[in-house]
Amino acid sequence: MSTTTPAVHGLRTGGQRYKISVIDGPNVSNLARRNKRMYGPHVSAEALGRFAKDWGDRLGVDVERFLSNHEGDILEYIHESGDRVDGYIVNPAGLTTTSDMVPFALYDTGKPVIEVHFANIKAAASTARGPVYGPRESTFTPFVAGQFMGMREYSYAGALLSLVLALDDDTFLGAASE
Ligand SMILES: O=C1C[C@@](O)(C(=O)O)C[C@@H](O)[C@@H]1O
Repeated sequence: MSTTTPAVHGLRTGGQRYKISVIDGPNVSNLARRNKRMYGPHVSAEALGRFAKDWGDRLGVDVERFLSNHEGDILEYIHESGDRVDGYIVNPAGLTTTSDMVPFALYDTGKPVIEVHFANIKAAASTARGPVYGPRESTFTPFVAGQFMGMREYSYAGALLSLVLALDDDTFLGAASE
């Protein structure tokens, strides 16, 4: 996974150093041993965390990464961080189809949330970026501002860029309450 660091903050319309939380759910800790087609040949949980932080640096924001295999710990983290982070990027991973409490907790923070997946979770198993076990229905999607999927680790880079541009745009969050 490449971590070259030319700055990309020249793309932004603002200069605030936001705090962005990146949450990785169950089984992301085991990334290095998972399916290479879905997750890529060179990825590990640690490298993924570095990749997200590096993109944060390049965008001029702080990335706080929270990785856990336990739904309750993820819930506690969201409750604890809601007032001090500006937005969330979440890969629900093993909680994608089962969690009720985590999407609600994220929604209740009132902060923008982007859902990410390495695979395109809506695509057939026979397709290049579809999950090897077939399409999945996420319980998170109805609660989030947007979604990046199918782009392997680049889903995280796309989500970070998009979230930071949206935070710089003062019409973005207000648009929901019209
Ligand atoms: O653990 C994961 C990883 C995943 O969220 C992804 O990033 O592609 C897709 C989920 O269906 C799966 O359970």
